[in-house]
Amino acid sequence: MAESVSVPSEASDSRATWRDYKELTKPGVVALLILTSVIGMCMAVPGWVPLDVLILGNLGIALCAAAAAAVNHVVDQRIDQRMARTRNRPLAKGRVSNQNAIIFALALGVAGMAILLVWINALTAWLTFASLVGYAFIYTLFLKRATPQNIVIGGLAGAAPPLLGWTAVTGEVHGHALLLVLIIFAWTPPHFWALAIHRREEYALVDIPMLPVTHGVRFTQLHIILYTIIMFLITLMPFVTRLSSWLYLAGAVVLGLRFFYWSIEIWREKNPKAPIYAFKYSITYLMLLFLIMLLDHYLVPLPAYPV
Ligand code: HEM
Ligand SMILES: CC(C)=CCC/C(C)=C/CC/C(C)=C/COP(=O)(O)OP(=O)(O)O
Repeated sequence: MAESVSVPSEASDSRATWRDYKELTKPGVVALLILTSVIGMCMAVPGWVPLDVLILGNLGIALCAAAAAAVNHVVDQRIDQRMARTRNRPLAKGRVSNQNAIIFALALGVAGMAILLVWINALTAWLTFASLVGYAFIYTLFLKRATPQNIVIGGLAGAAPPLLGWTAVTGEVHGHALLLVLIIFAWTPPHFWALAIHRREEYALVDIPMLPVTHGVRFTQLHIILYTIIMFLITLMPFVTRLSSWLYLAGAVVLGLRFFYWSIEIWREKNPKAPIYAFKYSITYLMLLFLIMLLDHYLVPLPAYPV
């Protein structure tokens, strides 16, 4: 049976610190999201990104992503209370009240949207809004509780930032921007399912239908391998479509093979820590993949078309 934790419904914020509000924004996740939107901006143009778009665009996207994360804390507080990984969160522990968390999320969201609408462009603002709604409401409120495909579909919101960065600079959706989205979209299942295997008992306890709970660990391990292969192939596409050059290709292959190694390690079940190591590697992987893409963009000329 789940251990019951009593949380004051009208908790006061007297014990809340700025760290609690920072935690509501999921700063680690937002930092990586913003790295991908910054790089999305850089990839959209041959030279430097105008400084105002770089700063205001990313600020607007970051504020909206942080707002979505804060809503996720409000919606999930009951399940967060019962999982060891999340039980010390500010709302789960009652350090921040519902009302203050909602006001905080609204303030972040309105500020983010205003910045994007006033200083960037309407396309970027509404695509960012769709991502906010996609994560905070469609994923958190509905998909997460409804289907083991929750994170595959919900992953689209988290995959959007390179497109948001791209449209912030150009005002247009481009196939290359969608390719960057596709990379993160394919990366999300192995990223999360590795952690879900590690934490499967907790998800089972709170009745959240994550894949290892509904279909078992073996099935999830297999799907991690399959998605890693799909992801690997998609990461070759920037080279094939002449968005990136050989430096990116070399990086994508080396980093991707390492990801594949970890997915096989999870499958082999020889190392009980393989799922959590793979989860940690997934974060390093995405960061390095995008950084190498950036380096390649500015340092290496594209090869001439073969004749
Ligand atoms: C539906 C999609 C996603 C799901 C379900 C998911 C799930 C998670 C979970 C549960 C954690 C917390 C691990 C812990 O507490 O130890 C986490 C951490 C993390 N995720 Fe994801 N994630 C998703 C998408 C993304 C995306 C799109 C990014 C960035 C591009 C991302 C970047 C990160 C980072 C950087 C961390 C570590 C945060 C930290 O330690 O502060 N995730 N993810
Ligand atoms: C505007 C914009 C770009 C929005 C992006 C949305 C965003 C912050 C996506 C992050 C995805 C994420 C951390 C999912 C985990 O949620 P979870 O509830 O499964 O994990 P938890 O149990 O750790 O809360």
